[in-house]
Amino acid sequence: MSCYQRRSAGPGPGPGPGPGGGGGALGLLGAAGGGGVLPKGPGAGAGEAVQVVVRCRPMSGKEASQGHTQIIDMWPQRGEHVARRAAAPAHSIYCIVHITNPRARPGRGGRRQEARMFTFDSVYDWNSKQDDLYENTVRPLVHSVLDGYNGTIFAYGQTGTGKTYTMLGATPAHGQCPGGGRERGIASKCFEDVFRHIAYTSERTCYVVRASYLEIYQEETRDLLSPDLETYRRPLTLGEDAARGVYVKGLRSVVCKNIKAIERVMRVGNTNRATASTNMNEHSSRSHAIFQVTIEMQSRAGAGAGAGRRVGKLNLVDLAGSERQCKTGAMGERLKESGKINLSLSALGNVISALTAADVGSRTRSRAWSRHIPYRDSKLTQLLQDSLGGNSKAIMIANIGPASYNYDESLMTLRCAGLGGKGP
Ligand SMILES: Nc1ncnc2c1ncn2[C@@H]1O[C@H](COP(=O)(O)OP(=O)(O)OP(=O)(O)O)[C@@H](O)[C@H]1O
Repeated sequence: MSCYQRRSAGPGPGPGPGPGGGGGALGLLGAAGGGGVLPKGPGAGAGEAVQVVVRCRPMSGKEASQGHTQIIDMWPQRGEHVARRAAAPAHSIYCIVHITNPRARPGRGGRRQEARMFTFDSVYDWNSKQDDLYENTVRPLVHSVLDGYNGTIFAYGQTGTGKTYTMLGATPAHGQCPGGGRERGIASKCFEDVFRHIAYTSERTCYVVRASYLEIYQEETRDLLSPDLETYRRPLTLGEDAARGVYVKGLRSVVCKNIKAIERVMRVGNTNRATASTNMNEHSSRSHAIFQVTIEMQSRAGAGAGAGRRVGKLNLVDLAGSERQCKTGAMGERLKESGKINLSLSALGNVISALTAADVGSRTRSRAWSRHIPYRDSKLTQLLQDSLGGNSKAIMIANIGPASYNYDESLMTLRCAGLGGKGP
């Protein structure tokens, strides 16, 4: 598996956001400057701890009928684009996303302004299946959790781009659990992998799997497994101790013995999840939802001696929509809500950028790079502190839509997630 590395490929320019660049809500490009990698994760190749992949959903029937054009092109096979054009060695080239500005006019800025190219380790186009994403990108992270490390999968992007679809599957309406069938989301596939592994290895190892489901809404933490609305409305506070690190006081945790049990927990949480409508999507999610799976493993051989105990944690994070406030028509309470969403998304971006810079510094042995990681700037980053950096691994799935009316948001998502460059 390859790593989060910002580098130019083929016809693109060198590092930097390029014309009109600059980070959006996540701002992954912002603080760190040129190319870099995050700390090495378990079982990973050199320099990989946060891997950023892009997924573009298909054009919807409504978008097509309204006459919106497709502005995204993708080359999911490494090097395909450049190899076709310049006979470059395919292995040296990263996957490419190409976005065309529907407002560009010939003569104003010329062809170079019309299209921009971004490079990533993996990209998944509208034909991609959940299985492709799971097998090629997610599975190694789940296996590192089963080795006792922490792993986090983020679904990021504008509302309506497929974050919930990617996480939960083809039944994205909130309150529904990932069902069976081929288009189950990656959450369900993770659970399946975990319990399959447990079944294969339970002769040698004892396991306890616990699940919690929490939501961060306007910087307040709520338990999505609360028994009633009143309890759910009561925000929970964060605590910190040496044994647990940062934790949510009073958060429910359910022991799950099989895949049905863990999916039931997710279903309960989904029905409780706060949703609010915006002008862009009736079921717009305005909160960050974190499904936490903690796996305690104890080797049967070492049980008496207290040896051979490991704990791995998997966080599945469905981030709130990253859209611009003016387009959603946010006013009043909704505007305040959007401000807090942007705050936590930019805090997440700053943490990732700082980790990137710190890692670059440690590789170059420059003392100036031993820097502060701003985990405490938001509840989201505080809570995920033990799963970002160090030996942990993370995957950021940046979701975009293909239609012309979403150009600004898609461009922002791509800029936040990778290296911007001019079109060839
Ligand atoms: N890869 C895909 N293939 C087919 N349909 C998709 C895909 N991704 C998303 N969709 C469809 O696009 C629509 C929007 O997806 P979804 O609800 O997952 O967006 P979202 O980003 O989670 O939005 P919100 O932030 O409002 O929750 C849904 O109808 C979903 O079924």
